[in-house]
Amino acid sequence: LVTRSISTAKRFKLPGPNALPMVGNVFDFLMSTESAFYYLRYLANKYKDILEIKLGTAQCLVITHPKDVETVISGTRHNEKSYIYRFLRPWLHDGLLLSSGKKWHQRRKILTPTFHFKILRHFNSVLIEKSAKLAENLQSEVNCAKTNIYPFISDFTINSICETAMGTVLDEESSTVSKSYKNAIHDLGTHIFYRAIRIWLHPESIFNLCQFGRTHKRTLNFIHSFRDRVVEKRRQNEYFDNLYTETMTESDDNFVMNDKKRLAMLDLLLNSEKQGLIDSDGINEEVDTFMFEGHDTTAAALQFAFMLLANNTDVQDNILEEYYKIMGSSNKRPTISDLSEMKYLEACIKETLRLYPPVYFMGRTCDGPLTLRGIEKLTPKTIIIAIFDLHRRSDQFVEALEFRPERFMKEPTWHPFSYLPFSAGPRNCIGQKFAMMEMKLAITAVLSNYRLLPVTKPQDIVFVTGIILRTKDPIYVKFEKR
Ligand code: HEM
Repeated sequence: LVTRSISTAKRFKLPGPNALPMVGNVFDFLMSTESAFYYLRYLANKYKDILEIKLGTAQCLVITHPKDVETVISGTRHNEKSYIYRFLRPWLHDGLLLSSGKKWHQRRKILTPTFHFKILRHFNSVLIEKSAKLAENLQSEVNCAKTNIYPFISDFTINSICETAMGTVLDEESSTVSKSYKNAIHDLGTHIFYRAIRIWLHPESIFNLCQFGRTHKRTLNFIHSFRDRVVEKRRQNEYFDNLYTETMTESDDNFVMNDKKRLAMLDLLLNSEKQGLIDSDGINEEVDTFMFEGHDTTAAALQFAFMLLANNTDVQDNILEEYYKIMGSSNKRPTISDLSEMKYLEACIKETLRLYPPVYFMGRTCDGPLTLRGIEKLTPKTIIIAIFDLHRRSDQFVEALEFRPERFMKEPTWHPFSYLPFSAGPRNCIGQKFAMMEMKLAITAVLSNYRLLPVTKPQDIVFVTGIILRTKDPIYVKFEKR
């Protein structure tokens, strides 16, 4: 496979399931979201490294070899998101996740300062309060036989993104609506997958007419109205006072923060609107993008982290030992530099993201001939990077299916592109430092108050297909007061 050239022979077919004329493999995926998840895993395991699927007549390559992944994502050539993402478009429009070319570049430049470490320092104090609230809310669960942790965690992550990036505190009413918002995002993921595998639902005109399309529209309207509420609240807050206007890049160390100045990402966008760099539709699409990316991914990661910790009580002890060594026994609030010293905790989070990557696949458009490990002149329409399978490769990770945080305490023994929870290259996750900080604070706040005991075990988990890694049943943990 490695040395073959497609150019010389149409006779050479890439590995993959047999496809029917015109419809390709779409009927193979007409199954429950649960079966579809495992069918794709079965294919990735059977064909290894690279496999071809036909969605209608469009060729789609699924890749899991780190060298191929590096070829696709490390440069700017395949920066454009794939066809599959178009079903996210009515929701996220041309926000940072979906945009491309000049527009993406300009937006990334506007938004990068939001995650400058000096602003993260300010976000840190908001996140400490939110983590303390998470621990307080779990008080009611002590000694219950089992607790579905997701509602607690997603409340925490949604309030965190609203109060940091959006600079908006959810009032009681908004807070109730935010619960429906989280469910609506869940539903959207299911709708999008349902539509993606039914090619006859791809044209807008047909989709909008069917019952399913109408439900989808109502869900979208609801999500957008919640977004409007968040933006409006910030607009009313006289955002134009005390805005910081300095130009700042990720590497700019001379930036001096004045506490009175506004720090939220939404303020940056509203200020850019005044300068004519973005309009209100542009603001809306970025707020939708960050509200989704900024809460759902981290909530998924934290729920898997708590499940793994509950099943590994010795790891909880190690995390706390490290925590008290750094923090002492006083009630001092962890600073960013305290958090960055928590290497063992970081290793636990990294290992959680390896086994359970919330963004478990990515898609790119291929707009020209592509060469993958010696296979030349490939011209797929879409390339899918199967992060879930990449992270579980036994030739990259020793005891790949086991939870072994210690592997991240040593120099990596794996190829740099076999571990990509936040992607890599120019389109990597803009919020990764924020997410890491948020997860560290949430885990230490919960563990210093409670011992987590196992209810759901890793082997009980059944995944379903969605845009974020999801489980069929809730994940349960038992809480005991420390
Ligand atoms: C554990 C948590 C998170 C994980 C695992 C994660 C993972 C990822 C991945 C894999 C991508 C690349 C997606 C692709 O190319 O299709 C991405 C992009 C992105 N993420 Fe995250 N993310 C997390 C948290 C966050 C947070 C907290 C924010 C915002 C505060 C955020 C905002 C974004 C945005 C805006 C993009 C698009 C970047 C671009 O294309 O320039 N993410 N994330």
